[in-house]
Amino acid sequence: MNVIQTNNYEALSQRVADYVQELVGAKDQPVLGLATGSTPVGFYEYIRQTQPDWSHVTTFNLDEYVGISPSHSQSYRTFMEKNLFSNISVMASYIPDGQAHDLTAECTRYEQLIAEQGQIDLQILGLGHNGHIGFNEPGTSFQSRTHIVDLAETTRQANARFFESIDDVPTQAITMGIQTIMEAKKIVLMVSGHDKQHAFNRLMEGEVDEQFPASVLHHHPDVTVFVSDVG
Ligand SMILES: O=P(O)(O)OC[C@H]1O[C@](O)(CO)[C@@H](O)[C@@H]1O
Repeated sequence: MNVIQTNNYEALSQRVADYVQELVGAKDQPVLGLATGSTPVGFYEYIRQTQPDWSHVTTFNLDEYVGISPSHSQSYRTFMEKNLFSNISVMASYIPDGQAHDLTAECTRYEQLIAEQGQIDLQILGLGHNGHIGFNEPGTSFQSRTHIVDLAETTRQANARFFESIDDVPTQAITMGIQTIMEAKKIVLMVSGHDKQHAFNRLMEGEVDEQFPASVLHHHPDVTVFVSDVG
């Protein structure tokens, strides 16, 4: 696990954008795994500003809420449109369908879509306060593939700031599984802010435990952690 400390959030966002762009520029048909949440917002902003050619890029998002429409203001489809796709054209972008009639079939379909691409070249992750990656909450099997999750109450509270009230925060999501994430060739984990200090320190302790999902990354051969402002 390679850890890169940066001076501030802006520097972190630029470093990640440069890292991603280097890979995108070097491959014929790169496949990126993308994340939502507040941490990657600056990275997307930097990509929008620099306007790289991503017309050969295929993207897969980690997760989507269950039960809200793609056009809902807080859906992850809306997040991605606002932060990236409205300004940057990609070859194809995939996000789980949280309104699918058969959610289990949707999870299978999403895994098949990824498999058809061969492999995700680079997966971007944020870090939840409880160590979640994607929406894989503590206790999720390291063997898990794309699945439906009941969101932890703490996660719903953390995300309530984006909704009118906590009651509006969905209780479930579809997320890539931990095994799905671990099959990416490269992984970038972005960690920023004092509120992530505890989670970051726990990750750095190095103990691998299903009760702290991000710890599985110690078993991946190519992880870069970009960090700012956790001290
Ligand atoms: O970047 P944030 O907003 O701190 O969120 C961290 C993680 O939590 C989630 O937003 C889910 O709650 C993930 O999508 C993200 O990676």
